[in-house]
Amino acid sequence: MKEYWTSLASLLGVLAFFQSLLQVIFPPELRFAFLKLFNRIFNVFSTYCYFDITEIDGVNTNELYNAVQLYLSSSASISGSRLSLTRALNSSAITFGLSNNDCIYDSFNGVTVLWEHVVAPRQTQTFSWRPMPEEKRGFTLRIRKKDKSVILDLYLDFIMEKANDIRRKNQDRLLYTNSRGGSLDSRGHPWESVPFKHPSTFETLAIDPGKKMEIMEDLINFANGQSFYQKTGRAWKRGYLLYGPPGTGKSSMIAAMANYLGYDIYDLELTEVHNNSELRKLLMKTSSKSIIVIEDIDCSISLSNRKKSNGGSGSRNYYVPEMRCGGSGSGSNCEDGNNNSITLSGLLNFTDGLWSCCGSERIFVFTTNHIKKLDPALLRSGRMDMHIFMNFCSYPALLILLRNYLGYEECDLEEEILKELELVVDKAEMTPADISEVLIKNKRNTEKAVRELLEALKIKAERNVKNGGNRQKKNSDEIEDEEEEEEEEQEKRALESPEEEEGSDDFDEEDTCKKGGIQEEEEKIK
Ligand SMILES: Nc1ncnc2c1ncn2[C@@H]1O[C@H](COP(=O)(O)OP(=O)(O)OP(=O)(O)O)[C@@H](O)[C@H]1O
Ligand SMILES: [Mg+2]
Repeated sequence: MKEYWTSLASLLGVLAFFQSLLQVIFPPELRFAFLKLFNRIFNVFSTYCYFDITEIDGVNTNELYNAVQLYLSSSASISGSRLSLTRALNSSAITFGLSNNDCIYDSFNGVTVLWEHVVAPRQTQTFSWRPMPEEKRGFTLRIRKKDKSVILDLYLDFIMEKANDIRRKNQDRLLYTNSRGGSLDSRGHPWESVPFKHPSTFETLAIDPGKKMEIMEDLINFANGQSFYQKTGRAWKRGYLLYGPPGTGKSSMIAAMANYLGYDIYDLELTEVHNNSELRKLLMKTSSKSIIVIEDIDCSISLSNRKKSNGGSGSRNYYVPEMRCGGSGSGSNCEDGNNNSITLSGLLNFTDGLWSCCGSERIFVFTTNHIKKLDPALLRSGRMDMHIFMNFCSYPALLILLRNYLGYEECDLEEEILKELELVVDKAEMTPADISEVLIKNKRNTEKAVRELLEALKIKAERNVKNGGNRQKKNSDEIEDEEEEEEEEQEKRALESPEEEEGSDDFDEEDTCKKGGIQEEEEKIK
């Protein structure tokens, strides 16, 4: 044993001697050059090449680093033995990550690569305006040299895309609002956001199943239509107009759309926007995969060439009639001449102008209780591609509400009651909101709930028959007013753009789902 220690000590002595000799022969500059040379020779003969992706790129966060971390989290969760766990802000999901200085193999298009998560303490604290993390983190990607040209670009694109998907899935969606007016937050953002938790889905939405399927298909075609939109040279966006009486589920439909596609919602409050350029800035700050909503568009802005532009329905009227330029959408090129108002042309630009394409995969949804008050230019295909009439509660919709609120399937109810409900529900012209109220009131006593609902429907139906149909108008004055307005509007439109009058969007209740040109073109192309 003693001999062993003696020989080890002499070996160490020899090593120390050679090291000091090297230091004498090679001064530090020479040593660095020698190491570089050695590295080069090693690289020439190595079959691999290495790519470093550092967390901080200069002073900015490297997006690719975050993307790789997320991407690897999907494979690490299955195969890693030591993992780090994180939960991001606004996220309800936990993501797995590679531990410090751990490696993981991944394969793409049949090529195997190695990822190493390199973490080292940061040595010299360089001057920076913002505090830097204490550790220097990065990923090193090792690829065979022969595979580099084949997969590198594709692989990195794939990682970015996959990371975006994971981020969207993990992150709770957000509901944005511009209620702060035009003021910006500390990051220069005009939108405020809260987590979006609305429980409405297409399953809970009480509308006719056929219409529901049609809308869902349209949404999915849109979300999967990137190549179609690229091929046809169209901006990847789609507009939906939801119209119908209050309480028929327009807002619930928007929430269901967002939940179905996993999109964020931007709830645009037009009364808080002061002019067209502010509107454009808001648009520029929206992200892709989002729904931009303007609720009750007829109330928040005066959008047709009506006399009452300064009239007092209680809402702000921004639109100055003399400044309107054509109703067919050519308005997008017009000057409003007034910097302190939103004009129709500003709104048309917002939905359909060049600026509307500054992001992709965006849906515009407008809601209104009075479709006839809207300018046809706003409703044309390409702006509002699909017009969805949200009607009073029909029999199939009623069955959905009974299932939602009372847990009743169709077969759970007596045939006689079903027949009575079916007979009376259309005549009653009650909204799903009204019916929900009756059901909520008695949700603990389901039989009583059905009885009371039937009673309420019968009373309403009888009243409607007596009144000759409930058109949701409160008194005859209101009806006359609206008719007058309508006539004036039509006259003006006819004078301004005679061709447009022919295809005027005068939707009645049969006009449940009007598809725009996009879908027809999609079908042709398919
Ligand atoms: N079609 C529907 N399916 C399920 N629930 C509905 C439906 N319509 C209305 N409701 C219920 O009624 C309430 C009001 O609905 P919602 O706010 O969606 O109506 P709306 O059409 O947007 O009304 P408004 O025109 O006044 O904005 C919702 O909380 C929802 O629970
Ligand atoms: Mg609403």
